[in-house]
Amino acid sequence: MTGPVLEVDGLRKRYGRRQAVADMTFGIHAGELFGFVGSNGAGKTTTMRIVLGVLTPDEGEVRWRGRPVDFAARRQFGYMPEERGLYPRMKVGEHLRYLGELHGLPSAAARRAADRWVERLELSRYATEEVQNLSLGNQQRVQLAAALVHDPQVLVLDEPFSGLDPVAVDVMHDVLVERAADGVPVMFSSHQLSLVERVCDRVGIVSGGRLIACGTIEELSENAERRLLVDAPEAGENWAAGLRGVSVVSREGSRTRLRLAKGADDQRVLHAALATGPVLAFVSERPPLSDLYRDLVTTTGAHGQDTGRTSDTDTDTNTTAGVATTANDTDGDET
Ligand SMILES: Nc1ncnc2c1ncn2[C@@H]1O[C@H](COP(=O)(O)OP(=O)(O)OP(=O)(O)O)[C@@H](O)[C@H]1O
Repeated sequence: MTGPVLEVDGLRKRYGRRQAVADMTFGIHAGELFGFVGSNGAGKTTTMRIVLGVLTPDEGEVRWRGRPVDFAARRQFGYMPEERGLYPRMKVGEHLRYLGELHGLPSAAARRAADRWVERLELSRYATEEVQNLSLGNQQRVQLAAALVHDPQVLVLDEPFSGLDPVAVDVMHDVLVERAADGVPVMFSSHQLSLVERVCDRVGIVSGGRLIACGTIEELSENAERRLLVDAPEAGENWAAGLRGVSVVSREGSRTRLRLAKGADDQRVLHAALATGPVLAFVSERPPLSDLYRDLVTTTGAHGQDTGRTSDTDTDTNTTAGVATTANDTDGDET
């Protein structure tokens, strides 16, 4: 693979005494879907606003195809802001045409593009409605259309999936996959980790204003605790108790899910299972992103990583600790 087309290099941004972004560095390749995840206040939105030029960094730069991003390059970017930014009283179709023209499309091309995205995002019946009369989820579809109407070369989307119904999630997913297939680098933030895991080529995990891990799910799993699924129908409740470095994650009927600490011997587990009778399955499983995330964020916190913020933000430590709590509350799927 050639190098990244969009590079975020050493960004730092401070709001007063608070270091919102502290040395943020990563790159996104052409045609790549890049998931940007992290707890509330980790620095995702601030980073994305800097990429879009809405905010100026205190240090660092953003490069597009090897050059610092300037106004002309940014006109080629598509952005879906977290706070959403539509004019509530404008009609959907008109709004999209207006945005297309604002990005430099001639009037007829803006009209064609607006019509195309209205249809593609299943908004036809709302085309002549004022934006404010649409449900929030449909306004979000319009917001995505607004990010796409000028056929951008880069897409940066702040929580595009939040609040969408399952059908709208599928539409959003398909559109992002399509754009990536056309070579567009797509970066989006989300707290829905199972979705990120399903959709993204690579994931960047942000904590305390820094990228603490970045890679494919396989790469992020490399240093994680291993998981085993063992199906041993004659094994008793405590068959795995006492195996060094092994803990039981769950047990459903004859199937036991185990977590193996680094260095734990899976062959010992197999022997222990066989000692109980037949073993119908013995499968190594990759941990879900929610577990990888929780391990990485809590480990980083446990090692006393500088959160990149100043001393008035004691609550930030709680934010990190709160990640696991929040994740547990939501089936471990959300940050
Ligand atoms: N305009 C602002 N003024 C002061 N502090 C701010 C401002 N915007 C963001 N911050 C602070 O900067 C830090 C990073 O915020 P940011 O919005 O980038 O986080 P985030 O990762 O996008 O969070 P979330 O997942 O909740 O959207 C937070 O501590 C936040 O309180």
